[in-house]
Amino acid sequence: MDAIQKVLVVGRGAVGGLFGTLIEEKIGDRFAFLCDEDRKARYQQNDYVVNGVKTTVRYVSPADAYPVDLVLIATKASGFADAMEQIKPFLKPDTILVSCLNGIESDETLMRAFSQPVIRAISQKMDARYHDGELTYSSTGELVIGMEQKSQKEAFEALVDFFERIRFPYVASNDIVHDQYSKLMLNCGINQVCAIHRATYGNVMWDPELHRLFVDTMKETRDVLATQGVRISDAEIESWEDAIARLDPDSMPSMAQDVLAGRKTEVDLFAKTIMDIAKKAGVPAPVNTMLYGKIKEIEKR
Ligand SMILES: NC(=O)C1=CN([C@@H]2O[C@H](COP(=O)(O)OP(=O)(O)OC[C@H]3O[C@@H](n4cnc5c(N)ncnc54)[C@H](OP(=O)(O)O)[C@@H]3O)[C@@H](O)[C@H]2O)C=CC1
Ligand SMILES: CC(C)(CO)C(=O)C(=O)O
Repeated sequence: MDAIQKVLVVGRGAVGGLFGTLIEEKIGDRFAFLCDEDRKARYQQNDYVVNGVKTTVRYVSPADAYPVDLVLIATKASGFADAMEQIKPFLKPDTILVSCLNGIESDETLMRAFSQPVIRAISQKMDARYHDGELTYSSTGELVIGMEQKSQKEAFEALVDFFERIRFPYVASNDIVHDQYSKLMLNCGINQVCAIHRATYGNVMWDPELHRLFVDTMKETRDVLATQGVRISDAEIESWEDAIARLDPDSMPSMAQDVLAGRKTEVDLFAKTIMDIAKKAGVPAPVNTMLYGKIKEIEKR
């Protein structure tokens, strides 16, 4: 496998914009955001501002196809199917595919749909907000990547080599599948609680009731995941609490941003996944069920 040179990111929102512009700073025109023609025209006509600085980046659509070495998909769940179509003309047999989406489904969806190497990943610990062409963040967070099977070794090493070369904020996980479940537990807690209360990270850390609901949701999620053999420790729950306490207290998770913008949320990736696992295992999941109901109500308004 050749060293990674050409990179695409699909989705120029909070996560894609953050990771994409970090990569662009280091590799310039070998980087581009991939999007459909409508978005390309819209993005090219309007300013893109990252942390207050007007930023120029390259946009490509499927009509501009050329072979690339790495694709990061960073749309919401609702844009994922379109993103999978859009990347097809850019793929060669060893193009590495990475999903930055939350939840545990998108990597498997990619693995089923493509013969190219898929490296599991988690986007975490950032406090990015994206609205109307403007991206702000105080913490870049990191992309956690992991090798699930030995057959992924070459692709994983190529990715590590690239991230080292460009000093990208990444972490190599020893158990990426476990870590994805642990992140799912965090998202069930922080994203859903902030979404129903339109709350910031600061609100959840300082309001005892919201904080209790955040922790209770994580604990219930942990108990449901235990039925699948996933063992999440109290220390992991505490370290997620610490991670949230370190974010900008005025920022909020992606799902709360969706609620404020009147967009469909990713609740199916979070509470619905846990409710389905609980149902199959014959265990209760009242907190996730309550949160699911409230978020679906909000989506109807
Ligand atoms: N926000 C965060 O801090 C974190 C988010 N995540 C996860 O990362 C994923 C992305 O979230 P986030 O960045 O917040 O989402 P955003 O809504 O901020 O960004 C998604 C972007 O995808 C773009 N998009 C949608 N469909 C397409 C398409 N077909 N082609 C090109 N672009 C497309 C949208 O464009 P447009 O705006 O033009 O419609 C939008 O800007 C989610 O799964 C989320 O749960 C994970 C960790 C942290
Ligand atoms: C961890 C957190 C809450 C922010 O980095 C996230 O995953 C999200 O906003 O979806």
